[in-house]
Amino acid sequence: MNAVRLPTQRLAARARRPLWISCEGINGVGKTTVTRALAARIGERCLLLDELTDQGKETLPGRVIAALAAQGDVFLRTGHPAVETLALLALKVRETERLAGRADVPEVVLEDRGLDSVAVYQAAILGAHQPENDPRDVARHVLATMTPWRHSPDATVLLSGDHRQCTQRFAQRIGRTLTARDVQIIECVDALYADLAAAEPGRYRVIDTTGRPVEEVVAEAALVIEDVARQKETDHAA
Ligand SMILES: Nc1ncnc2c1ncn2[C@@H]1O[C@H](COP(=O)(O)OP(=O)(O)OP(=O)(O)O)[C@@H](O)[C@H]1O
Ligand SMILES: Cc1cn([C@H]2C[C@H](O)[C@@H](COP(=O)(O)O)O2)c(=O)[nH]c1=O
Repeated sequence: MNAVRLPTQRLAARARRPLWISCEGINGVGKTTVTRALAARIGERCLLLDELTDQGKETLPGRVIAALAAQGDVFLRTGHPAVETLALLALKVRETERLAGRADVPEVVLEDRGLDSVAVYQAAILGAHQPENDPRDVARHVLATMTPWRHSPDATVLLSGDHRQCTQRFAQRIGRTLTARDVQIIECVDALYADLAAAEPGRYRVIDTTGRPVEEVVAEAALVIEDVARQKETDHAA
């Protein structure tokens, strides 16, 4: 396993906040697999933030997610999308507040699904309730609303892939058949990610996973992190 080569000086000490990399993409594209492999490569300098849906049932996020998933929908939907969006955003703010309160600030934070996930999924879900609003505007609005509360990540690794294959893997993992409407949401999410990535090419790094083994995807993502870390050092020195 190749280590990720980061500058030798503590990144967090110099910048006062960790190098923050979020990993995004549609269901089943490989985010969890890739972020876990990257965290293992970076080692103890890295804190891996599990996605909200992977947090312990006894935690506050776990309890909120359980409530939002209680109706058995594959998405976090109970019929009140605006409230659900605000609840999910509040959990993401809580995550950063808790991190800021830690004595041992990590050098690198690797986030499996960040704010962009909330923006695109909730925009797609809200779109079904409010056809008069363009989901692209809603996604941008959600992100803009969060500006006073949370920094943008230093980089967002967007894993793209064949959505049929990803959806199949997702359906297999959860042991369910997705409805045509579920698939429509995933397609909408895919397009919304592409739209955000095009609007912010400096932050988004798109990695196409189609037909590529996990190791190759991880190696490319590791290069992105090295590049962003170097860039941060250069900016800091300037
Ligand atoms: N590049 C790849 N090629 C083949 N299979 C892959 C690849 N990446 C991940 N997988 C497999 O696809 C499945 C889904 O991967 P993973 O859980 O990492 O995706 P995810 O994006 O985190 O999904 P979700 O959004 O549902 O949490 C896993 O079984 C994983 O082993
Ligand atoms: C952030 C967020 C997520 N969702 C959906 C997207 C997925 O279907 C699940 C997350 O689980 P997975 O393990 O990543 O597949 O929740 C949502 O509906 N709304 C959101 O804001």
